[in-house]
Amino acid sequence: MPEETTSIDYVMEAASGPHFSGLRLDGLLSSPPLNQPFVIGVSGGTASGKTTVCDMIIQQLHDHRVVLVNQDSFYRGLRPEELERVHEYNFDHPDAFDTEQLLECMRKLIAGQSVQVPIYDFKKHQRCSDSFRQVNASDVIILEGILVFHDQDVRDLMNMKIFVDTDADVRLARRIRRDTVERGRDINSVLEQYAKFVKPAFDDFVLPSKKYADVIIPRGGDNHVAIDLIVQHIRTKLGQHDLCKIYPNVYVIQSTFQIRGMHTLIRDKDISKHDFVFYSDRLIRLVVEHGLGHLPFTEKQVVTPTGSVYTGVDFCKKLCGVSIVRSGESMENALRACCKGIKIGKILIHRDGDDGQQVYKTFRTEVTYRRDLIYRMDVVFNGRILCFFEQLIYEKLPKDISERHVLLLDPVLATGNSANQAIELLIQKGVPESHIIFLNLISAPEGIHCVCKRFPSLKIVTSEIDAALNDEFRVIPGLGEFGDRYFGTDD
Ligand SMILES: Nc1nc2c(ncn2[C@@H]2O[C@H](COP(=O)(O)OP(=O)(O)OP(=O)(O)O)[C@@H](O)[C@H]2O)c(=O)[nH]1
Ligand SMILES: O=P(O)(O)OC[C@H]1O[C@H](OP(=O)(O)OP(=O)(O)O)[C@H](O)[C@@H]1O
Ligand SMILES: O=c1cc[nH]c(=O)[nH]1
Repeated sequence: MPEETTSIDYVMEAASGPHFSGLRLDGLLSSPPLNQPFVIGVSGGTASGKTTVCDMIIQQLHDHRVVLVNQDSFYRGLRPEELERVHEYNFDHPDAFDTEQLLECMRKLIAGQSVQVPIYDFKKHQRCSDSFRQVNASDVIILEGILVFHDQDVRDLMNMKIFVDTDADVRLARRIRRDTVERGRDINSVLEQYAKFVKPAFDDFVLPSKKYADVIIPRGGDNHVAIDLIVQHIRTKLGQHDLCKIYPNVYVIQSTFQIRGMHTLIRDKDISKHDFVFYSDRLIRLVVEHGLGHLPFTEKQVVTPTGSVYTGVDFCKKLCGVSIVRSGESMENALRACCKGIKIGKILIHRDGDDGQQVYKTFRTEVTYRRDLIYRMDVVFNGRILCFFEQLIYEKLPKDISERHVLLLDPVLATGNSANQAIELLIQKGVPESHIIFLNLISAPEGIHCVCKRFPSLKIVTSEIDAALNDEFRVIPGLGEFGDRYFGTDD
């Protein structure tokens, strides 16, 4: 990782952090606990464009409540003796800030309380003693400043850390212009302060804190692509957050830029079939592993080669997979790779325009089915879609399924109709609702509402929740027809 970023070609770069092994590309962007705001830290050298980056994020997140807290507001006012020798005061040292007060304000905001943030006067080097800025509780809190990554307690409050990385010459030029025009300084004092304090403190404190960043943005506010990606990521997090608040049994696997990168690939309409399958398989494996983590475990002790006892857990034995044919079959290999010898049943759902009667047939042979058996019939009433008629036409399930925990497999949850049909059948077969874990790659909010309302104790594990369904019941932004792309039956 270069200390100073000079490449103008790349958009975002993952940083390596000491608290994570390996590259931070795989590192976590933590989600806030339920009911807590999403906290973003924005750091970078003086005049790097932090304010512009924050303004752009706020502007693009216009439909969410976002507040900005500036570390500058927490500058300690100078004492009279310090004011007399202001040219010797180091405003770029961590001690120049009242970090305790900053922490207190941030903790209150995170807890949903309003706070009074001090107002700092850069010309007088003092706080305005009688006025404060009221900051209200919000969905997103952005904390911005040159040293917001310096203190570990402050860092620990953040769900996402962004470092704005701008060329040092560009920053100095901006700083000269800003301090002479806006902050009433003359050019000599600006250059003197820069050489004596600003640059050394950048090297000693700001640059070393870059390693804590999850995202590094070269060129600051000019980098629209990076800001768009960040905003999209925050939006996804906030959207998921709301649904997860409503339905506590919905689990979205922890998002990382690695996972987002794989999603970007499989959603790209121009990706090759081979790559679509490759990256879908990788994501499916992650969802399957996450889903398995929701199964019950029993305590188990083993003796290690050192003769010591290791107290661990034993996997749940009574489980099986059930795939919703055909797309769900794409998830079977991942499940088999994780659970050796697992039984996997199949359910085929036929969407039909007849009277909606459910017809169950035994699924005896090796599955042979015709793609054209599966089609949708939208029932339109007064211009509104009422429902689909769907038929379950095949099922082949383990005989003792009622004694097993079931991992239901289908990569796309759109309207939720297929899932509901399949779950209904499992329940009829005696599987307790709470023993079903539905695994999928992408879910539409409509599908989540539809399934969770009807089956509140079932668990859903997904890797991303998308924005919505379109008029044709396709997930948006989605990935098109998963089955066709995975099995190569599209055009
Ligand atoms: N001379 C002087 N400098 C100060 C004072 N208070 C803060 N500074 C300087 O203000 C800088 C912090 O603000 P910046 O990060 O440059 O401001 P910003 O507007 O957030 O920057 P960008 O948005 O990234 O352009 C530090 O480098 C300090 O040297 C002060 O009272 N006197
Ligand atoms: O939530 P829903 O609105 O029911 O939609 C989701 C279903 O749609 C897809 O299958 P599709 O009908 O495209 O068949 P395929 O698996 O054979 O491709 C997907 O695999 C789900 O089974
Ligand atoms: O968008 C959608 C909806 C249902 N099934 C898919 O494969 N994609």
